[in-house]
Amino acid sequence: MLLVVFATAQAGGVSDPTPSAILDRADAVKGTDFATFSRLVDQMAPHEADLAPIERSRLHFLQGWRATWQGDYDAGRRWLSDVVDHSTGDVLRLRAMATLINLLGNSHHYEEAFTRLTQLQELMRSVRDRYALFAARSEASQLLSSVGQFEQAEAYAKDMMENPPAGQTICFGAQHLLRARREANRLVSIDPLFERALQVCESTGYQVFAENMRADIAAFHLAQGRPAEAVKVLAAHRETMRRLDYPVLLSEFDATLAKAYLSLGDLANARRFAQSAVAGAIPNEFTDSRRVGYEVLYQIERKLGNASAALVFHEKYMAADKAYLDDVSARSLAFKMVDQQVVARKAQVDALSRQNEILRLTGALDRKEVETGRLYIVVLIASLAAIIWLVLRLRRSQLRFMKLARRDGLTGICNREHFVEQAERVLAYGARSDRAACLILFDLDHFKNVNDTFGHAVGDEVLKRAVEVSRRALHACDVFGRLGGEEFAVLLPDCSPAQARARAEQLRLSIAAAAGPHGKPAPSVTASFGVASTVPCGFELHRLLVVADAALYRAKRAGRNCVFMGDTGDIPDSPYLSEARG
Ligand SMILES: Nc1nc2c(ncn2[C@@H]2O[C@H](COP(=O)(O)OP(=O)(O)OP(=O)(O)O)[C@@H](O)[C@H]2O)c(=O)[nH]1
Repeated sequence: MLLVVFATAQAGGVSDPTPSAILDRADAVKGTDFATFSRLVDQMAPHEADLAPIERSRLHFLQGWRATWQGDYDAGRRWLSDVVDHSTGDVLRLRAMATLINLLGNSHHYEEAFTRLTQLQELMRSVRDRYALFAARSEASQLLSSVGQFEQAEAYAKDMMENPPAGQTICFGAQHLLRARREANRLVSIDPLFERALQVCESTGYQVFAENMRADIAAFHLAQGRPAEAVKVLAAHRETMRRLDYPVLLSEFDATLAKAYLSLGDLANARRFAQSAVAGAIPNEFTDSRRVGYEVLYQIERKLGNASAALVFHEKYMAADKAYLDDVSARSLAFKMVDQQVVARKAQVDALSRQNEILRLTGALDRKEVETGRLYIVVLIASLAAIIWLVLRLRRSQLRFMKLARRDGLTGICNREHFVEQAERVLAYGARSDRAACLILFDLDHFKNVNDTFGHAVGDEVLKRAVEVSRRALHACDVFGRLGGEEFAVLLPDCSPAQARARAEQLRLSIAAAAGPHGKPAPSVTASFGVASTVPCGFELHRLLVVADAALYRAKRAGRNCVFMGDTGDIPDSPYLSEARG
């Protein structure tokens, strides 16, 4: 997330040495002149004890802002939480909350980030300061976008564009709007609005934001099957981006460039940018750029037939992918958890007010001395029922969101992360009991044409239908998952290679013969299949995936709509391979 950097217009004069004027000045220059800002904060810090409470809070906010900017998250969190929890000024609290949310998101403290977001949204209702609201909307939009709450994220971005404070433009809001739309798959074309926002960002000196928008525009072209366009957007600005010294964004640029060059068949450039994306990703943090970088490096080695190097990169890709997905699901789990806590708190308040009402009635009846004993029983039963109802409701929603975190949102089958978990469990059992298992990978053919010809919504229906017919052809013990896009995997326990081939054929025929829902006409689609067996490959999932993927690649090259078995040549450390290479 980019920390929102913007300066207030109402800067104080340097000639006025009052603490309030120094704080004003520090606040005004913090986004444009970090050295002066830092010096002013250091100048004020020794006098903290002499400051009025509100000025002390302002100093803490600026110290927290500085620590956040410098990546000192522990210190930043302390300063900012102090302002949020103890300051008496609502505008300052809102600004501190916005910065704190940014820090919590960056440092992966997602549950606290969403708890603070709930507070922020509440406080936004009573604050009128446009500058503080602008910062709050910016953070809310980014955080909500990161957990797929795109409608709310868009609404905040639009508010930013419509109500910028003095000195601000559509630049920031447009940037958030673009990202939310792209990630929600709701971008149809690059609206002239975004082109205009790009120019505004550049002409007002916010180059980083302009480049951030370019990263999204390029990713959009790539997703739409226009890799050359993606290269055109990024290559011309890569040098500017490098000079801006913003490694996270540079790594994002490089990951997209690597993917685009791979699609264009330019393996040398694909490798160069993939290596740069991996090198530029934040150390010890699993970002999307690292994941994409390793995936591209793996694809390159696979295309070149370097099985051992492909295996090395595949392992790294799998580790980066898992860690990335862990982070994504930690984020959405935290969101759902906080959401659930809000619902639970509301339910508790409801239950309490119901109990109060009962007690009030009880009191009234007591005074009238009417059948008090019987009423007490009713009161007790009602309270108990309310509590049981509350517990059941919480339990049900807890189970529901745990299930949701494991399912693919579109098709309802295992998502990639859950598939890997389940498949590894089944393979471990197979290894212990010495029972062969097989992995089928399949990928819909020319699926991009379906999207391009009939639209994304029909594409989604086709995906759902393919899953539905495949499901009917599977056994209860098979593990079925969507690995991403239009690629699926099935792990067949207790299954020989010949049986797996027959099962893959059966899946192929079912998909090719599938009609639309209730027999409605729908675009016909086929799929290509790659099969790997534990008999030659062993029971490690990533090795089975590499072998099945190589077979699937051959199936695509052989004209699609067919099944290929992984052979010994696909096994990275197979003796056959070294013999074949000679
Ligand atoms: N409708 C829809 N499309 C998706 C989804 N996920 C990925 N896609 C699209 O799937 C397409 C995959 O295209 P390619 O990777 O070029 O593959 P292809 O067109 O199937 O071609 P081959 O695999 O070579 O046969 C892209 O256009 C993606 O935008 C999704 O959830 N829904």
